[in-house]
Amino acid sequence: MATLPAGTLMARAAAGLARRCALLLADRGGVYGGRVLLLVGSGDNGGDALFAGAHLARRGAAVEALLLSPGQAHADGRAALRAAGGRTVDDLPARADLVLDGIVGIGGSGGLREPAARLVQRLGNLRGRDGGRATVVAVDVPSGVAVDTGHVPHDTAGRPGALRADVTVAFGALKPALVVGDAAAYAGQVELVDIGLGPWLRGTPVLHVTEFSDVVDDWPRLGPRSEKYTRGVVGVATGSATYPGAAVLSVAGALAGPTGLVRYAGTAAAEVLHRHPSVIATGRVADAGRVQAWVCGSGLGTGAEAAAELRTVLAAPVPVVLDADALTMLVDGSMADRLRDRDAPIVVTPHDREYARLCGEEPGADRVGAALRLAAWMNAVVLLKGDRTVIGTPAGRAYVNPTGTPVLATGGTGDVLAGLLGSLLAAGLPAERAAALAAYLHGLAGREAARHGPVTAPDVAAALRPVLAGLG
Ligand SMILES: NC(=O)C1=CN([C@@H]2O[C@H](COP(=O)(O)OP(=O)(O)OC[C@H]3O[C@@H](n4cnc5c(N)ncnc54)[C@H](O)[C@@H]3O)[C@@H](O)[C@H]2O)[C@@H](O)CC1
Repeated sequence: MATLPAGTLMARAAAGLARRCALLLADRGGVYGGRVLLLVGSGDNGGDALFAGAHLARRGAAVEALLLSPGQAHADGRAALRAAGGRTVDDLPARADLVLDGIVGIGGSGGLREPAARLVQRLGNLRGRDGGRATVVAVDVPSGVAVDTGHVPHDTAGRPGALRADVTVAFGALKPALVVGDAAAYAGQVELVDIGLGPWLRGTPVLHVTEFSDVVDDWPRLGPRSEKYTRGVVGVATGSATYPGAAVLSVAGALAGPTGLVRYAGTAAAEVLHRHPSVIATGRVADAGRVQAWVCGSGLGTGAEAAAELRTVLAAPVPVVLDADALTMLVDGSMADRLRDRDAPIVVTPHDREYARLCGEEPGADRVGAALRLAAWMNAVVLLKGDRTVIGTPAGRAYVNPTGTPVLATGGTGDVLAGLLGSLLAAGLPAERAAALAAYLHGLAGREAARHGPVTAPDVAAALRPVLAGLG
């Protein structure tokens, strides 16, 4: 950064922000004559808003700045706005098409304070030229959210201490709050402006957001020499006479994956074969034959027979996915020796209640931290399910999945995910990549299924095929 003149990054950020704001104004009657309100705090985030406001004022917008700490607002930014014809105001104006939130950015802590908190609650009343609600654009991050965790603080009356934006224009890199935790919903549509940080972004980011190109790059492809055993064989030890559906669904997920063969071991073999005749089924894990990865848990039960099956799975020198009942059976520590002695990777896929049972506490507001803590403790890859599923590794890497959708919050979709994940492991993907890909594709399948109406778990399994066809 030492080679850049002072203010260069802010100038780039403000120019990118102004470009995006101009497009939003164009949708609402044009930049010229548009009314823009800047909410300006005491730091550089407010400076970005002031310089962007100056750009818009030069293009004919009526720009007003409400300075929350007038003595501390960015001096050069104020001067630029004044020179461009903008002015300051003491309270919310009667009208605004666009509001820029420059109250606090990455330097903020502890939620919005007064007077900003009260002001933000009144933004919903602001109307634009077209009579519609003013569009709220957050500068870099929505003010008030915990930038590193995505936590949204609330005041003592239970009101959120953060601003809710329609669009967030982020500079240089996505911050965790834009993709994970409750804050992700406060960010609205997130857009990234490249301000040329590339050469200075050293080291590994704390959080990877899985992208479509990652999935395209990592998905195992068929070649002329592919045959069913070289593509990998996945074993599925799920379901029971009581819960045959769990077996059918996890096998459906596994069949959609890249492996050449699915073996099923359990007491729902008849139902599995009836629904999926290509599967090789047997009653017990010990009789299943060779596999390159196991999926174990959902619908298995937690009795002595289920525990014996889980022990057999854990004794196999291959990667395993542990889900649902398998996680419950880990809680009392009786499998600790089997877990400790394993060299091959383990992926656990808890939802919040399973996480709490395993850890003794809820994941809490910092879901990335929660996934990483459990991963380190169990020496396993942790796929913590949620609206934004988070994956943590024992080595301290974290991934967040951006494709989640509430339609997946229905019984059995986790079984489909576990099956797909097992297939990716059996095909040879490293555990964290397999988890990231499975979560991403599972989310896309949920969205695809929702296009055709209310979603059930079999719909998600079926929708994996068109989604995978889209990988090319
Ligand atoms: N760091 C960089 O390389 C760049 C930073 N830029 C901008 O600079 C921002 C960071 O600027 P700053 O470090 O000055 O920090 P901020 O502007 O985010 O906030 C710091 C100020 O806000 C006050 N504050 C903290 N928490 C508050 C709260 N809860 N309520 C009210 N006031 C609070 C602090 O006392 C301090 O005066 C980024 O978010 C981005 O918008 C951009 O200009 C581009 C380049």
